[in-house]
Amino acid sequence: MRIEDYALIGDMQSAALVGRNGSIDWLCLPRFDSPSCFGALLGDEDNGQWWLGPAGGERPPATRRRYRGDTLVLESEWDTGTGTVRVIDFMPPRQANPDLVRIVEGVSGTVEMATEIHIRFDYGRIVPWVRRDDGVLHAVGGPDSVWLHSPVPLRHHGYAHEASFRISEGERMAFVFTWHPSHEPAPVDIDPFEELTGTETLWSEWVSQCTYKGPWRDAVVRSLITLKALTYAPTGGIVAAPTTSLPEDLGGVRNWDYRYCWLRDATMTLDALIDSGYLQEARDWRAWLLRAIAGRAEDLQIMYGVAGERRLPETELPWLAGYEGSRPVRIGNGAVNQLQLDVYGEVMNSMYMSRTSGLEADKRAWSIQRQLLAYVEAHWDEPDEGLWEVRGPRRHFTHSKVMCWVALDRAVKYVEVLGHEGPVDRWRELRDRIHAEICDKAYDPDRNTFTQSYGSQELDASLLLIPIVGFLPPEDPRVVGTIEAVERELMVDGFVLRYPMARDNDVDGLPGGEGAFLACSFWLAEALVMIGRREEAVELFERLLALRNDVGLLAEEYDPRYDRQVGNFPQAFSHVPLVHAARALG
Ligand SMILES: OC[C@H]1O[C@H](O[C@H]2O[C@H](CO)[C@@H](O)[C@H](O)[C@H]2O)[C@H](O)[C@@H](O)[C@@H]1O
Repeated sequence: MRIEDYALIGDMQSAALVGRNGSIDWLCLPRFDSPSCFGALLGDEDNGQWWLGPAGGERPPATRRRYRGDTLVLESEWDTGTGTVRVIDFMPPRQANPDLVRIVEGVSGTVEMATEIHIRFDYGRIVPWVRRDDGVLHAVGGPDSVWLHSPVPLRHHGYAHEASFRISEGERMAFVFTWHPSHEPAPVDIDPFEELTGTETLWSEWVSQCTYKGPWRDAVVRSLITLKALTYAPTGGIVAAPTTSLPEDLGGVRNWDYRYCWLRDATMTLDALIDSGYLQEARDWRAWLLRAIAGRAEDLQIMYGVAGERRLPETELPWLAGYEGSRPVRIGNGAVNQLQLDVYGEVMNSMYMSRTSGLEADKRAWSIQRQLLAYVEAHWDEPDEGLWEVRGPRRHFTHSKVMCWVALDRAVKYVEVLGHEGPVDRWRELRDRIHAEICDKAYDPDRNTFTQSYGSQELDASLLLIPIVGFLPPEDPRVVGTIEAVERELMVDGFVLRYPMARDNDVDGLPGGEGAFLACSFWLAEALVMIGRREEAVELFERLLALRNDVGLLAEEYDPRYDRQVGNFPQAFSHVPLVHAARALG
């Protein structure tokens, strides 16, 4: 199945991907970053899958599907020769245990249905021991167990369970799948129909707080719901995406685990939420941050686990074939140990934005921010791996330096605007020194453009952020020149690459190419409107909106070679700039 054939459901602690054909191919429990119990996405049904749909062997795609209003409750409908059936998939807000509910409703006529479930723990490796008892299937393997309440008897078939049944107009039946630690007694049953009402109410109430009033409201609200679904409710952490190893290059090696909290992706997510009236998420994330980074400033990492875990060792899972053969499948992320100086600017900017949007002051937060600033003062002039987390040699990336400027700029504003205490003259002086150095070393006067790193000839789409973060005003000829250079040199089929994907490109240190990076394309739309080219900005923005799948979701990239979404899915880094660009264009 294509990546865009999936829809997301989740309970703000984990999430599942539901295919157009009624197959759940991805679900990690109990947390986003736990091992999967349905992992067919990165292999096949024998790595875990739960299919439910009209019987007949073909597993056809749903005739239509949608979220129920502004919620994360998914509805898929199949019109068949004998009638229409609806399957409602959702994960209720977490109580004691994670539940996944599938309700089957007869819409008209009578439809023959079937289901097949392959439960596999530990990323498809553990075939559990299974017992059936009075309408309940209980699977156990190592630390994991699941209880499946089925309204129809399940037959054992190989290492799977299946059932066939009939549903007629007006009937409804529910399957409830509950994860549970295997050493504990059976979980308490839930009422799936009450949970459906509760889940819809929760999402609708959350959306009703949204202050966004501009155009493209449906796309913005769907993005905000998706971002909220990527927050980890117990701690306030935010994951970059709920998947690992969906390839940036189909069949290639650019497969990474995104089920962690990047300071960059999380602060950008917060900015979008804060701008849309959501302050509680900012409060929760700040509390998460203070716990996660507690300790010495020099030990700050660019990403953490959802509860602030620091060790995220990157390992490969050789038993998984990978999405369409894209191997290796990785868990953990080696970028955790990189130096990425931009994150200091992103944290300072986001904290400043939340304070000016009404978040109450916190003394501990300011004292930690001061430590971070001291780190920037000592290290801003070092080469780093940059926001693209390159696996090639460190460089003086222009974007990293610009974000160090942002860190100091917001520090100065904390003092000047918010009345905090700090060595403002020293910060101001360094801010201006960094500014001067960037304009001197990262600007190519012959081509009238900033470049990817000091002394390089290459371009980089992160340069589009120069006017957006306020480093230079949009009317500055160097800004206009840089935007035009990006349009000339980094656009493929109307979308923007992160950096040139040349044959001998040694910048990212990885073999293979990749698609257009969606965030960069949204940044271009925002930059274009800032320099007064609104019509072209709207055109690009609408072209980007057209890439969303049928339920409004975006992966990390779009590959024009195959006209397909690629990379992890759905990706916060794509939905955040969608929200910002809509606001800017509106
Ligand atoms: O391209 C190589 C790197 O790719 C991933 O990083 C990307 O995803 C991150 C999470 O959304 C994002 O913060 C970063 O800007 C992107 O480049 C991967 O996580 C890295 O391990 C890998 O080196």
